[in-house]
Amino acid sequence: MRFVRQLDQTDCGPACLSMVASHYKRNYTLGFLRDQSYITRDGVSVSGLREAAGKIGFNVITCQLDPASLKQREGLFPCILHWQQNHFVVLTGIKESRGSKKIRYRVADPALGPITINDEAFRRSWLSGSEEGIAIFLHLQDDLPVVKSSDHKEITFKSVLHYLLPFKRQLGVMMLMLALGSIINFAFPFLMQQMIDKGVAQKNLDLITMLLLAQVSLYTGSMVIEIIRNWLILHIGSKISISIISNFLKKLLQLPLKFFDSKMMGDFNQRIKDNEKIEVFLTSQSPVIFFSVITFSVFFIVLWYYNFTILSVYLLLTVVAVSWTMLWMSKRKLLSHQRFQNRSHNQELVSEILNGVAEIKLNNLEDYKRSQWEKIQLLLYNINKRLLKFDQFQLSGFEFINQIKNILITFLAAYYTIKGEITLGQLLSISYIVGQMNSPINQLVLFLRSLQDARLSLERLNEVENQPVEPEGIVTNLREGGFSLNNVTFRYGGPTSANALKDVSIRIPAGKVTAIVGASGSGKTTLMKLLLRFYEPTNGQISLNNTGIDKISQKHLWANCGVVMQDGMIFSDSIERNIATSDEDICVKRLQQASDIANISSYINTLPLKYRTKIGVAGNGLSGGQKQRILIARAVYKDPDFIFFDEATSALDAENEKIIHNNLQRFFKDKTVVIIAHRLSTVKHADQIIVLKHGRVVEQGNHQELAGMKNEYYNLVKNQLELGN
Ligand SMILES: Nc1ncnc2c1ncn2[C@@H]1O[C@H](COP(=O)(O)OP(=O)(O)OP(=O)(O)O)[C@@H](O)[C@H]1O
Repeated sequence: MRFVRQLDQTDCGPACLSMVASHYKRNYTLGFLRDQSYITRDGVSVSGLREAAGKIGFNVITCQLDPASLKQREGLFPCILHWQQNHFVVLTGIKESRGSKKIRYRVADPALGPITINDEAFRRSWLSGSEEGIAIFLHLQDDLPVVKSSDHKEITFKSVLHYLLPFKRQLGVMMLMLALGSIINFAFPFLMQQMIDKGVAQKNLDLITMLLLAQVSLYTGSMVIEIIRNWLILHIGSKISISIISNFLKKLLQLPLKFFDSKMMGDFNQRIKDNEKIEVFLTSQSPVIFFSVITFSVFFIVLWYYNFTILSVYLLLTVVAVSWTMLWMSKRKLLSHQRFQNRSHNQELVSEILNGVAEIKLNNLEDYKRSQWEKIQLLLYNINKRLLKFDQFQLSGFEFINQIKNILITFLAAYYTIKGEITLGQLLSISYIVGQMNSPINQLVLFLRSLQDARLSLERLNEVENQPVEPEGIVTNLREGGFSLNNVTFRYGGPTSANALKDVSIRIPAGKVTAIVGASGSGKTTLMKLLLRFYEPTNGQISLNNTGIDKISQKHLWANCGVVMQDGMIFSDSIERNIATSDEDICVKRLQQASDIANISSYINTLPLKYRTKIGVAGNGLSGGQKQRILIARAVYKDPDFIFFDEATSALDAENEKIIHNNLQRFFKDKTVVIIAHRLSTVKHADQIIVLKHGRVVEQGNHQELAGMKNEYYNLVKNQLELGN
């Protein structure tokens, strides 16, 4: 079975499935399995995992078992276990020692790696306090055709190397600097040998002075080279880092909104930070290793020329030292991965605490949230401790072997000098050469570590890079025709999850106002999001002006829509920039008109900087109603063909609402408008009202017709829409 690491906090289910599939010689990418298992921000549910496994050809049996019964089913391993009630792992085997009868479980934890744990730890995690735990057994159905994993393009280092292309000139200079540095290095041993053998032996003080002066100028030269090189690294590194992150953000913003439903923001933040490792690898480690190899090879030949035995001892011990370092690489990899996961979790929690300060204080959650944060810090501390331990073992062991090597070589060189096989000058140059040859080996170890870090970062980047972007779609006339929905059903999760909308067949006429009403959770927002192409319907079709909405360019559609969502976002920018988001050059007349319609201009004019006033992230410094009015002004400024308002005036007082409502009536003329509202005043004048109940359309008509029916709408109006008596 191939071990598959989870890339994000929510990935454990698909990673387990991928591991079990690999046991049956079927390879599926995490991304593919993620799509099949209806992942959400909470990860994958047991039923989502079952569905995904079923789709790729496995018979799935989910059981609740006690540890003894689990052991009896050993023939069906590897199986997936529900772990600590919020995670999945793969159980690959159970071992019972003959003497002590102690049981040990072999578990592949996608977050930690393959581990072996004792009975107590296993029960604690699997049973989580109850008698039985959940186990998912998978059995491959031979007769089913192999389901192909979708195309998965690997980002290789080659494809990342193109980031270096724009810096050809600077890189050339850097290489030249490194080459000069290497040449200077080669000169030292020969200078030293000449100084001892010719200068000291022949008591030639002039020669010694000359050689030492030559050394001083060479040292100065190498110092200058180092300074220039560091500046170049900083320059190229920062530019590359900007391009990598900018490309990452560009790709991220092209992805469908659905992708973000299953992602934690911390994972993205951490990815952006992680990009640094690729930059370090490209700018610092790669060019250096290139010259290290050259330096090493040249000194290798020189040492061979001096003494072959010394070279052989040197090589043997170097191989031992490098092998020692490699031994720790895989352990380091797992820990770096765990650190990534915990750091993203940490980021997520910190931003939750900072964004939800008021809510946390009001609900006395301070201690709970702080202790949650402390727990993550403890985990991070433990991981860092283990990483440091491994690093110390890795590097100290390497250093130790190196020192032994130096001592042994000094001894051998002294021995050959005493025997008269080499001169004193040669002895000194050999010591110098060995010292110099250590540096490329150190560079190699650093290079390998940097390569490993960069590889992990690439793997995570690759995950985003491999996501299919929204297809281009066609650009067509959207104004006429209106929307028509044909038997539309929609579920947020897999087939076993509840329908948010069921068999909805309606028309939303162009140039008219359609209001959607219904109790909370009846599917109003979902319906609006489907019209806006946030999601694809699970079944049925939605068309706009007789063209399937999935064929229309999303960019084109959104450019024609003015949308105010319940959780509309105010950016940390000036008021004018928050209203005129769609224009680079703001049209002052339209800005004022939009603010007038949204009845916010008088407030803006009381501010010292008026439209230039800066407002905080999420609209700090504005009241709920003011935020809503700015959002309305934003939609109006855009002057689109389609308007979608989801509770756009819910935070406004009756008077303000009335004014805005009247202003909007003129603005709505000839536009296709969809409004979700709980207030009768907003809904009453709509050309068409659609009543939703449990995701189904139960009534449809205008206010008079529906009120006259004295059914759902009537009751809703009486109880919810403030009709009163
Ligand atoms: N992102 C989501 N993932 C899973 N389920 C969701 C998601 N968003 C909404 N739902 C579910 O879909 C159903 C319909 O939700 P929707 O937000 O459309 O209701 P609504 O009528 O707009 O409610 P409200 O008036 O309270 O805003 C609800 O049962 C809700 O729990």
